[in-house]
Amino acid sequence: METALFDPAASGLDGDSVVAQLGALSGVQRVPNPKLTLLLRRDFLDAETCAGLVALIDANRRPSTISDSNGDAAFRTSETCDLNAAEPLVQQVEAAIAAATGLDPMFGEPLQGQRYAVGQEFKAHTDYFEPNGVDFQRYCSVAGNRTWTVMVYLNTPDAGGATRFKAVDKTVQPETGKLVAWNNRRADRSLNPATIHHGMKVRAGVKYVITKWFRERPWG
Ligand SMILES: O=C(O)CCC(=O)C(=O)O
Ligand SMILES: [Fe+2]
Repeated sequence: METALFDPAASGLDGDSVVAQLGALSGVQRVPNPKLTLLLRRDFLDAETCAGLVALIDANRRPSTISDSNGDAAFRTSETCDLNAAEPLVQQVEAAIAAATGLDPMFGEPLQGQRYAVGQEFKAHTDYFEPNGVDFQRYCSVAGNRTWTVMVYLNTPDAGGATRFKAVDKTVQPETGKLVAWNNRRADRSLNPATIHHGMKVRAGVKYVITKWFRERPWG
């Protein structure tokens, strides 16, 4: 496999290595479940950094998109911001994620922001691309499929907006600065359907997150 050419600790294919690195950071909790590797860290980003990212997202957002559309126009109703990698704040956050996880930015997609208004959601999905899906070649031919997802909530919505991992019955509540990271693979590196998750409807207020996805091979 081509993937053998790249350091699996740096791409996230070696999930144990990421767990060892991130788990060593103070305050990191691992959700105890054999089916899914999911870690949480409160206050990963401070409120000022989160507010700065929210301002960047508000200044430059577009309707979110999905791959392998199932015809449900309401499947993902949020807005997305492609954060500018030249922004010092974006660089600082990228560096913090890399330092915490050991994941090399070379394997990372550009950092994105997501914004959900009242009633908006991202229905249950997995972050990896379906190898048999119509969009697989388009999204995965260069960098391969996704390995880890690193997400940070930038605010605490007034109501709703939790992230629900239904296969393991775990719901993560959004809180300003809280990091949530999971391995989209099992220990044998196969894609893990137990990562299915739902960005639930915001009931009051607005919800902002950043998402960083890593790939098995270098990005772009
Ligand atoms: O907003 C959330 O809670 C989840 C977002 C998500 O799953 C994604 O962007 O892939
Ligand atoms: Fe997702």
